[in-house]
Amino acid sequence: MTNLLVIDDEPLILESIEMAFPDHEVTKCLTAEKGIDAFLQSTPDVVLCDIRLPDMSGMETFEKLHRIDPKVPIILMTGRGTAGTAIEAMQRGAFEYLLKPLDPETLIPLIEDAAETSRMTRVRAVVPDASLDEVPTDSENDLLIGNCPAMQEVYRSIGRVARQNVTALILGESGTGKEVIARAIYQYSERSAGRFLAINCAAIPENLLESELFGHEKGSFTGADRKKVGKFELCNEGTLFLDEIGDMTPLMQTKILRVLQDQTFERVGGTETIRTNARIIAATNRNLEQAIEDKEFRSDLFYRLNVYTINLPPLRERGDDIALLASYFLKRFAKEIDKQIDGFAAEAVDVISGYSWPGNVRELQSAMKHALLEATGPVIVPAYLPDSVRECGSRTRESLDSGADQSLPSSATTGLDFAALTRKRLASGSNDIHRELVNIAEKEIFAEVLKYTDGNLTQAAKRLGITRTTLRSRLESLGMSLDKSASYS
Ligand SMILES: Nc1ncnc2c1ncn2[C@@H]1O[C@H](COP(=O)(O)OP(=O)(O)OP(=O)(O)O)[C@@H](O)[C@H]1O
Repeated sequence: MTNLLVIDDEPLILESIEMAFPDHEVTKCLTAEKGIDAFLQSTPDVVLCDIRLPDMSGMETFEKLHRIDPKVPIILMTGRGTAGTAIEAMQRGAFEYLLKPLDPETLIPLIEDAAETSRMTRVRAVVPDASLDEVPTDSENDLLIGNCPAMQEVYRSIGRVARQNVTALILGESGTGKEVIARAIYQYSERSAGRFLAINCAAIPENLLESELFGHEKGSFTGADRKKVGKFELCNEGTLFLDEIGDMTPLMQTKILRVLQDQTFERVGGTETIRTNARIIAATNRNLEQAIEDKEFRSDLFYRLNVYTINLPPLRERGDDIALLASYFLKRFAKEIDKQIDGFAAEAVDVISGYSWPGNVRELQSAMKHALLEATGPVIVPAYLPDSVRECGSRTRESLDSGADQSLPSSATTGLDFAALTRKRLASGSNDIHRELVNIAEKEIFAEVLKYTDGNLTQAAKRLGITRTTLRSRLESLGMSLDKSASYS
């Protein structure tokens, strides 16, 4: 649950913000002094602070709070007359400013974004300590689990790249842990006390992405009713995580290339050249070399990004780590909901190890949550696992046991003959078989789930065990309709 600290001398504003966030814990303070006390007593995830307070100026309050813990995002609320002060506060580390009267359509996504930034900055991504026999189920941090050679190489890479001030590129399928690795690089770096901001380049339309990254001047386009400071400017001396970089439009690719080449840019509609030395960590699940061949990604940008690359293996290639991760998540979630669980039956371990985990670690996490909620006894048996895992996992296991060479589920489970499709693509000379076939499978999965949820993306994302943002961006890149009325049959 997000802890929100709101400081404003108008009781009505405090009440209305509390009402807008029924799922958050909201601490309301009428003065700066009370707000600072509350902040010291229990660090909130996000602060919303009025710029005019009776006992202290908003700027002074902001600076005091920022000095206590610079990692807590602080959003300033201001009238038009004091917007200049709020912009100055942003340049000194405030997260954003909002013009009063507050509009819930702006306020709610902004608080969600700030809470997510707060989590990414403050929850530590910890590389495992090889000397420990038992993995601690430490819920304060995100421990990186896995001992397979490819993951050991990932840990070595984090160690090598974190302290060098270079661009890092993280490659891996969806759900393999790219974001958590980006956080580890930041947290083990010399910039760890500074800012870490993230942006999903696939989830935002081009013009919005441009002003999110570079900022804009007031009046530079319809709707630009105030000046905006972009993430490159805010992240000067900090770290900027550009997620899904492979899905950026050609214009954005050109703009990012320029920042990487000479660390300068202009705000949208502005003439002033701004310098930034933000460290870039980029990630994508696309095959960038193929995208270059298809003329969808600039090769010069790829070479700039590819200074230090970390390849995250898909979960199905991590051998015993699958069972290790399953056991870790099971223990961790059982502790969170206070449920007594002893572990897995041997048959369940077989099913888990035999499944291909197309959604990778994220899918495994949600399967373990599912199993835990279904469990009526202390041992996890196959019946508690999600149907998709149980059916595909046990078939693959059976065929492996019978000696058949089968790393993908067969047509019996998917309705498509992937073996035949693979042979066809091999014969055609394709060098992008993995992406082509995964796309086919994904299309079928999404179509089925969306049919089931009547086109509702939020419910579909929930059932798929992925975020709504990821689902939207995957549907877009697969050319599938986002229209609720579309027929998925
Ligand atoms: N090795 C690991 N050990 C423990 N948890 C992990 C590991 N890798 C990933 N996770 C967890 O799995 C979930 C998905 O990881 P993450 O969001 O980093 O994936 P991603 O590759 O960025 O996904 P996407 O491409 O969809 O954005 C997160 O909750 C993350 O903490």
